[in-house]
Amino acid sequence: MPPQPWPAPRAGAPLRAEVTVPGSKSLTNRYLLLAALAEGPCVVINPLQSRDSQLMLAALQELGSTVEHIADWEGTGAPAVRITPLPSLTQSPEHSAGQASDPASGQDSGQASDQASGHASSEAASPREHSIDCGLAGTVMRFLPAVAALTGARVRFDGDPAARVRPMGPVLQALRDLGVEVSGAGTAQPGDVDYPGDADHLPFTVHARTGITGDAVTMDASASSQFISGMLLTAARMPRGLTLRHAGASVPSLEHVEMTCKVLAEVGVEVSSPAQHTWKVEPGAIPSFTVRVEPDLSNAGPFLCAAAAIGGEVSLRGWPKHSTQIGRRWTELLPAFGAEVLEEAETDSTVTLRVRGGSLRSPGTVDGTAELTPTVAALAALCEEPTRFTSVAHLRGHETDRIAALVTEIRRLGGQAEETEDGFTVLAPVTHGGLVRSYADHRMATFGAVLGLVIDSVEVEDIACTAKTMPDFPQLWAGLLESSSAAHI
Ligand SMILES: O=C(O)C1=C[C@@H](OP(=O)(O)O)[C@@H](O)[C@H](O)C1
Ligand SMILES: C=C(OP(=O)(O)O)C(=O)O
Repeated sequence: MPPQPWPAPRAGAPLRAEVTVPGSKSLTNRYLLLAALAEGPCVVINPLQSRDSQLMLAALQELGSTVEHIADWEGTGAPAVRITPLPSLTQSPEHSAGQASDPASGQDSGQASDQASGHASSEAASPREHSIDCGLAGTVMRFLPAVAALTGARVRFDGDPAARVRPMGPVLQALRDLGVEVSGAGTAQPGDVDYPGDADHLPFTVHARTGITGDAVTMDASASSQFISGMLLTAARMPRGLTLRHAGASVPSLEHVEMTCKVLAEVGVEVSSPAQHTWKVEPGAIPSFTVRVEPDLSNAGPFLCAAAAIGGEVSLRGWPKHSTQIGRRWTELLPAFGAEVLEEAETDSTVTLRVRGGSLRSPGTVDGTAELTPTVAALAALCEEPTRFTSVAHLRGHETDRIAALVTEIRRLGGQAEETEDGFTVLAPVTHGGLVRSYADHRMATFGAVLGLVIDSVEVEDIACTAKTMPDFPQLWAGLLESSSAAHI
């Protein structure tokens, strides 16, 4: 029996709460991946602990990294994770020729050693085989194929049914262009539900029999910025580095590519952008590093929007003064919807962000809101005036087709909305409660939670899907309301 829908709590009065959100998904999964490519063990402090980061850790372990969870990093109270690099990349060819061990089976294999120099030996008698579950995580399915290619092993990727329709083609073609064998289909049958039946979606198998032989690729990343990030993150460990050029319509969510470049530079990788839409990563070792993950500013969104939607004040400590996260845009988006945003000095690098609800109003148009869109759409669906969402066509390839999902769910609750060429328009606000469907999409579930603060009797299907990036969402949301009611006593 499917679990009961989650009754979204209705706020009876203006909010007054201080919230803390877990670490950033995008930063956590970048640091975890880079730790596996580094010269020695690395420590990631305050990592996100959610389905997407667990899938990343499990995949790196499958490829041979070890992972140690630390409950309290050096008495700071912060959790951390220590990762050892992939053995197939750290063994020197001289040392390990013919004796590299298979991390999965404990069997010997001669392949990994040669791969350290980017040239795998010809196929060993029994090539190592690995299997990676991507779940529904874009950062796993788009970032790890290039890592898999570095190991020289045969690595099969698959994921949730909804993951099998997410675009993958440009990453797989880029790997093919660099000399890597990529085969599609795996064990899925054309008759399977959601099986697209080609070699450009999950499931697929990556096998770099002769290593990565190229050093330049051109790809169309208009369907996802993750295609670019996925190649750049691994590029320093490719034999000659990588020059990557985007050719096509605009790159969505360029902020995430900036984040990739900033993170690479932070851990000592030489990365530049010699021309517009071109990035160059120099080959080289990645020194061991210790980093701290910022709070997830996208996941802060529903909590901050709660104040804008119902009134009162929600504050969030530890807001980074400078961040590459797209969620930094809340400081402009929330005032555009009528809320007041105040920054209070905290430390050299952080402020306390206070959001005070004013009178909710639409800015008319919001552009390129990328992964923030479902949360912004909840505010838009509570405004009397229409809101146009532009430059978000690529949301059709997110956890679900978010354009179709948002339009459908807004209409289901009595609002008016329509799809447009590059996004959608919310024409009239929701008028009544009902069941909000999640489509296995964490941000559709939190979209329903924001609406439920204001509208009676909203229920959210499959609230558990918020575990993708925020396993404690229901508790954190309840805490938002409990501390607010305590403040009113
Ligand atoms: O690199 C990343 O960490 C992400 C990039 C973006 O992907 P798209 O460019 O596909 O939107 C974003 O939506 C996703 O949530 C995370
Ligand atoms: C698009 C998202 O996720 P993913 O990393 O799976 O692409 C998201 O979190 O909104």
